[in-house]
Amino acid sequence: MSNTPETPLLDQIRRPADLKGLSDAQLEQLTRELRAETISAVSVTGGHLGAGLGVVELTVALHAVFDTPRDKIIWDVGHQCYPHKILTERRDRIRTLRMKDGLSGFTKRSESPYDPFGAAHSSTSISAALGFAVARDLGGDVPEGLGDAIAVIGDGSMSAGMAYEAMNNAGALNKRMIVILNDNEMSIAPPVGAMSSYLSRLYSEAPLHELKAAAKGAVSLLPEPFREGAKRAKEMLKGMAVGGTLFEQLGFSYLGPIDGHDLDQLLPVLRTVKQRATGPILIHVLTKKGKGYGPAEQARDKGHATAKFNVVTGEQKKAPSNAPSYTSVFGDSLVAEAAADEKICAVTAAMPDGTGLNLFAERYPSRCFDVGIAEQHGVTFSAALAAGGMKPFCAMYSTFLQRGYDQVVHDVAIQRLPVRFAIDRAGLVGADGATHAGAFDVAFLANLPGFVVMAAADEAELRHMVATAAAYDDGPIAFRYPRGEGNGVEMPERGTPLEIGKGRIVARGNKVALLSFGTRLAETRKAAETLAAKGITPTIADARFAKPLDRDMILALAADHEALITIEEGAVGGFGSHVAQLLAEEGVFDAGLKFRSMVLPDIFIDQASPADMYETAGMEAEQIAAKVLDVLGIAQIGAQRA
Ligand SMILES: Cc1ncc(C[n+]2csc(CCOP(=O)(O)OP(=O)(O)O)c2C)c(N)n1
Ligand SMILES: CC(=O)[C@@H](O)[C@H](O)COP(=O)(O)O
Ligand SMILES: [Mg+2]
Repeated sequence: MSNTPETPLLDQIRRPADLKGLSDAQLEQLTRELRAETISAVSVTGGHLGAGLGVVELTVALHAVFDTPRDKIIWDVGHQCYPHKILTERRDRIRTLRMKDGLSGFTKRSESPYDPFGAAHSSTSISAALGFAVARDLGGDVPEGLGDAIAVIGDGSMSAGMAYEAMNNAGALNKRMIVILNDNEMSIAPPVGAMSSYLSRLYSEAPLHELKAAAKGAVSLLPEPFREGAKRAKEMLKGMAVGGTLFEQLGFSYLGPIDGHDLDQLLPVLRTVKQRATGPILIHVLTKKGKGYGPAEQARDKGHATAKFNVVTGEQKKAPSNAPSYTSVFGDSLVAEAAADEKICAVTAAMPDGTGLNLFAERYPSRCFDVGIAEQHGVTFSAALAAGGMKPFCAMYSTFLQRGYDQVVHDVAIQRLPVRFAIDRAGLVGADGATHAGAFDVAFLANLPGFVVMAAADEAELRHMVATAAAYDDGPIAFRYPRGEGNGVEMPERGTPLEIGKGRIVARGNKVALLSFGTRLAETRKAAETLAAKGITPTIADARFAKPLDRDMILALAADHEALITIEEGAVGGFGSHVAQLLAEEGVFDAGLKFRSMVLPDIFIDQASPADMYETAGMEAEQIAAKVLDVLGIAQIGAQRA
């Protein structure tokens, strides 16, 4: 393969097989080009930058040594996979990352055979790799074949129970499989927990004299590529010198730590492992999140996620904001409530900034708990905090709360413990796509006996709901709100607790009642403006509660109108289903009410802007208006999908 300045190596690489002819020096050059291409691509798309930059060398080394797609590389979370996508037949579309009809920002089976297992939620990769290894050994059959199974998991993702469940199983099954622990000493925020400290100790606190001795004595025992000198041997032997690692106790061979930016270490280790591994093996690789791009390396989050940016200056191109984000309103409101009540405490699962709890942590550090990526534990921990007389706010994204569902049922709901669930990123979130959509929480919470479930229609309502939750001590209570900015409404200084189970009439009209649950209220109002031009004046109501329902208000709306339409940013089974149940039980349908329920459709909607995604869902203002015309039997010209 030629290598001139005019023809960069990367331009000659379409698929991983093209790496096979490259020398180690050429692979080194390729890492530089791949890093530059990753930075350039993310500068025009925005997205997860730091994690990918940290695994550029690892990506090249893995693809140079292993034979994908036969060998399965499973990137945990998948937010670090952009360099992998560039090397696996997707470079021509890399500048469509996270856009409508573009490449996903995560690994996705339907996108490429080089993505053998999709992800976006963390800590699934070791389970997946073990599954592939067992399928291989049982004679499983897939078009690409089944070779080695390699999980690449970050130190942050190593805080989740699933990773240990998988290692526990893998150690016992003793199948050949490879786990690469990509340790950059970062999660989204600085990593937390005893496991993180343990990993640091594996390479920072090992007594040097012992290491030297171990290295000296055992060099000859090392596999060929490791005999290059005592320094490298020392690196390999630290695990042994400190008396065996946790991973070894679990049945894995432990190799490392090695410098994950040094191909001279990565390539021989991977080649040897490929040649000789028999059972499960863990390679501990040290990397730097954001590596090779100054603005990312220097950023507090190491460039974890970024808007589009200027490559030269690193300046991000953020749209000006017109209103506070829901997240910050939650954070500020909780701080205000906590000032008045020292029992209030807060729990986040590795998302202090994303949930706004960073504000709370700054003010009340002893009452704020980042439990790491451990939603299940976070929920049960909150349950016991409540049982112990505290007032815990368990702040999680809707999509990640899914992981703690049994704990919500078993530890919180059945025991009727007053855990306050602050559910951020409710509804469709945009560029993160289907994996991060907050589509199901209303359905999976409102069916639980004794749960109170609220949705904020705007940021002022959110403030009131935080106050409501703080004041409510009779059992579990949840409130949901979306990603992004509020509507710019006037904000009350402090929240006022709402009456449990009471909605509000926003505008009185006739014929049709639009009953909104959550922030679709703004679109509903817009729809009403469109309808006004056609002589239709709907009644608009904000339900506030999916549970308990405001029975009186809903039955009155049903009695006073020809049609009732519910609107919510959630899947079927949620608010609208509960309203339908009430109406059916009360015999309202027998009296001829026309009822429709606008919910997210029964599909997973791929990434796009939130507005685009809601258009796909049929829930934008024009589509709400069209639904009204349809239910009233009024003909429409150029009817919208609804
Ligand atoms: C179950 C779950 N909880 C939370 C998240 C949000 N999240 C995405 S990446 C990340 C940090 C992961 O850290 P690490 O595995 O060390 O990878 P790094 O970004 O450092 O490369 C978190 C908390 C998630 N994707 N899945
Ligand atoms: C990869 C991951 O799960 C997070 O980084 C997520 O993308 C954060 O989403 P927000 O941008 O909504 O905080
Ligand atoms: Mg990390």
